[in-house]
Amino acid sequence: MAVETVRVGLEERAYDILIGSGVRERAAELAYGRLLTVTDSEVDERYGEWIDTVIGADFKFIFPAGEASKTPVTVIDICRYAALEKYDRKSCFVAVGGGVVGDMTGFAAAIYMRGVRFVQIPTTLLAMVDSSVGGKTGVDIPEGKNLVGAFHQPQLVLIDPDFLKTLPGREIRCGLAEIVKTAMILDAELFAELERDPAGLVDAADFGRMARIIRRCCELKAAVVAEDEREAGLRAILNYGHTFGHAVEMLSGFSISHGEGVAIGMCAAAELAVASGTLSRAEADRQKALLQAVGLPVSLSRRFAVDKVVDVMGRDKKSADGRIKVVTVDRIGHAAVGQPPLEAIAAAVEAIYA
Ligand SMILES: NC(=O)c1ccc[n+]([C@@H]2O[C@H](COP(=O)([O-])OP(=O)(O)OC[C@H]3O[C@@H](n4cnc5c(N)ncnc54)[C@H](O)[C@@H]3O)[C@@H](O)[C@H]2O)c1
Ligand SMILES: O=C(O)C(=O)C[C@@H](O)[C@H](O)[C@H](O)COP(=O)(O)O
Ligand SMILES: [Zn+2]
Repeated sequence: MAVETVRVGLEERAYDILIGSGVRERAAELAYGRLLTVTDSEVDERYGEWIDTVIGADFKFIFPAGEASKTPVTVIDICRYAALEKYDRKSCFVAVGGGVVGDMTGFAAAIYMRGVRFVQIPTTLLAMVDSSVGGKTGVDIPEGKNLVGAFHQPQLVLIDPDFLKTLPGREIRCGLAEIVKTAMILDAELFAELERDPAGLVDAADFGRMARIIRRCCELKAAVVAEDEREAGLRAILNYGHTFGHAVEMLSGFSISHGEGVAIGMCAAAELAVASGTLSRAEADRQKALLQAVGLPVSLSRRFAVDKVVDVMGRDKKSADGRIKVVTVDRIGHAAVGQPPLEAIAAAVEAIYA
């Protein structure tokens, strides 16, 4: 498979996303000073030998896999490890893993010695289509998801779809949630392509198709980030499904994963838009059918009380002047951002109870 390049056009912070089978081997050529690899326990179990031989960093920091590790303590531990091993300002951190590894490595790189370089080598579908691109880095705190973090762009992103061969089905589905999100907000054609054979996406057996979808998602996200790097306006659309989703993810104690929370959140956002008359029921149903076809959740258990969900949503980073901002879609491929009344938000949660 040929290597494709998507450029994230951010002037002095511009960088390339290289996509292709075998592209991970380019990690042997990284010329950004001394390298510190960061990964999680599960990725290390499968790819530790490859990391050691190909990237050949002086040291490797490994933390226990899972969202529960995405804390300020882990990030400080990465920084302490780097300090102990005398990494200097010219060093570079290399994230090998999913979104949890990428978000924390990027944040550690943003704050270690007030900023060092980092490279993203995503190994989950979600990280390939979304989290490795755009420079949002950070950690969770008990009060909410990603509430502590920084914008810090990588030097390079190496996306090798071969990593997907070992990715469990549940994680493929989580990546598909962000892909459906991207299609819903930006690309009706991509949405229709996903609808053509949703089950085939979960198998991820058609590597050519998956690589094209990954590339398209990266192109779409890169364009949004290039226009609005720090979420002053447009970039908020990438948060479709997230205001509801992050709340549900947190309240579940992360038994609902990020991708699953986003799927549930997109269903709530669609109900909100239908109720306010901006989205047709037919298009909301198409979204729901696609999510169901790839095996993602589309409803919420009643154990998540509506007032709790709305309360946690109030700590979302998009909130302003005490009002919650919600991203909706008014037709497939076109997003809008609004500040609906609390009653409408609560009604949208009620509407997706199982
Ligand atoms: N920064 C952003 O723009 C952005 C965008 C989307 C999501 N995120 C964040 O990303 C996180 C979710 O990322 P995720 O879904 O990748 O989760 P994750 O990083 O926890 O990875 C999921 C699981 O897959 C395992 N894994 C990774 N690669 C594997 C492989 N190739 N084979 C087998 N197992 C593998 C991991 O060890 C982990 O257990 C959330 O914290 C979310 O907030 C950030
Ligand atoms: O890159 C962005 O911008 C996104 O919003 C992408 C989201 O998929 C991602 O989950 C992001 O981390 C959420 O951002 P947050 O600002 O709500 O924490
Ligand atoms: Zn997300």
